Parts: sequence; C-alpha cells; structure tokens
Amino acid sequence: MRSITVGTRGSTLALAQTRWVVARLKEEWPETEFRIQTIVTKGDRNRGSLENMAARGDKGFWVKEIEDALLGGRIDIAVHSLKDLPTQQPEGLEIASIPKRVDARDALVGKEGMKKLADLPPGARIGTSSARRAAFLRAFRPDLQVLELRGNIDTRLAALAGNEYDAIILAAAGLIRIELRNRIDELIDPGVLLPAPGQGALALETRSDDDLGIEVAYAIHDLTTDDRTTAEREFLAGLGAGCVAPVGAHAVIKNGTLLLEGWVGALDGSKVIQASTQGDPAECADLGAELAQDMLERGARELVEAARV
Ligand SMILES: NCc1[nH]cc(CCC(=O)O)c1CC(=O)O
Repeated sequence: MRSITVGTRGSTLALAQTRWVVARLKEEWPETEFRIQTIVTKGDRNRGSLENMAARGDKGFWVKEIEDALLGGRIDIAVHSLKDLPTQQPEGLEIASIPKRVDARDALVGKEGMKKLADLPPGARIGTSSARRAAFLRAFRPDLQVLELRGNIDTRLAALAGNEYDAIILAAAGLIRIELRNRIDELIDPGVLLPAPGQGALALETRSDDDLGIEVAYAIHDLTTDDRTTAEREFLAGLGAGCVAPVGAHAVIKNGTLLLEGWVGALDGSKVIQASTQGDPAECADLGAELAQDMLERGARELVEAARV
C-alpha cells in the first residue's frame, strides 16, 4: 500500500485540521500510511507589518506553495480551509473531497460585559480581520469602532487579552478545531452576519490524474457540505469577487430544499445588498450563480468593484 503525504500550512489551526483529516482518513484506510508535511506560504511569510490588502488580494496567498508541492509530487493531498481557496482551481489540480462542515458561523469573544453583539456599548472597540465583518459592523453598528486585527487565532486571542480591543469576531470553526470552543461568548446568527462562503469547511486537494489520491480523499467527502458550499462559492464566483471582498453567503438544506442567502456590503458600511433563493440541492451551482447575477443587477456590481484592490 502506497504511503500518502498530506501537506498543510504550519499554523496551529492548519495543523489541528490536518491531524483531524488524517485521523478520519486512517479510519477509512487503516492499511495506508499517512505522513504530514508542513509548508510555508506567502501568507505565513508576510504576516505582521508587511501584510497589506494588495498582497492578501493575491489569488492563492495562502495556497500557492502548497499547490506547487502537489504538482511537484512532494505531497499527495493538501488540506485547506475551503474559504481560503480561490473559486477557480489551477490546471492539473482538483478538490477531491469536502469533509463534513463544522460550524459556519462567526463567533464573538469579548471582555467582561462585552460578550454579546447586541450588548456592546457605543464606542466599543471590535477587532476583526475580514472586510466582510468590518463592512457588516460599519453598516449595522456604526457606533462601534472597528479595528484591524490580524494574525493567527492564537495571536488574535492574545491581542484581546491586551488593552486595545473590547471584543473580537472570528470564525467559530477555527476556535472549535483548536479546542477553544469554550472561549466563544456568542455564536452570531447567520441571519445577522452572513458567514464567508465556505467558512467552517475544509477542502482536500489532489492532482487531477492521481486516481489513488482522489479515491483516498473522497472517502471522507460529505455530500451535504459539498452542495451547501458549492452554492456559496458559486455565488462568490458569480460576483467576480475574491476571498477578501465584503461578501457573505450561507446555504442550508431543509426538507430537501437548499436555501441560499447572499450579502454584499460597501467597505464603509454605506450600503448593503442582500437576497436569497431556494431550490433543488442538485442545482446548487446554478442557484449560487443565479443569485449572484440577480444581485449584480441590483447594485452589487459597484460594491464588488469598489472593494477590488
Ligand atoms: N482567513 C483565515 C481563516 N481561514 C479559515 C479560518 C477559520 C476556519 C474556517 O473558516 O474553516 C480562518 C480564521 C478566521 O476567519 O477567523
């Protein structure tokens, strides 16, 4: 039996999710040997002061070096956060498997008295790393101060412990995966703040011609998560927006029907456009693309273009 090398970034979260993936793969393929290989990406190298919007707008800021390792045969399966993957797959690579989603929601972590979005007093200082969360806060709580907060989850929690922030917003899934679920003070309802497309889901990427790698990865594929995140990511792709645009999307499947909600905001909070659609989960890709077209015609085009760096 061939041994499979699984590649990932080296952050606490990336390693935790890769260990989880390997444990699941081992259950399905007990005879196969799995090795984990960490890879440094441009995103890891450009942390801190060097990091800027233009660099983050780069397609594949977090994934390029990992994809090169896949194409070069140094690794066989790459584990990514689905929301960090560009919506277009590079030539020769494919998403072979999307395991079951954890929790798509954003989470608020706050200091004493700052543990619920609705309870935050005017002037409260909120740290967040995403254009989507910042645009949402500026639109719905213009009384709050939105402050830039970057870095790995560990860095962000450490920053909250200091004096600059009263609360921070980050993906619940990240905290859950590194076993810090107990730090979550509020899970923000998607009806209030729509998560990023694909948030809380992972993607296992392989070479398109590696039948064995694809088969191994596919053993932990989750069809429901695939339909939901396909609708969300086709919505994002249809808008022509990248992963740093102020775009939210969330799909659920209830009684055999897929319900998709989409949101686009102006970076300064001056405008938001929101719409939803529903249909057969088998049509998930079309539902996402159609919702994007609908919203582009109703003003989203300007917002997406304004946010492009
Ligand atoms: N952009 C960074 C990133 N990529 C994936 C996650 C969290 C886990 C996930 O969404 O699967 C995070 C951190 C965050 O947004 O707080």
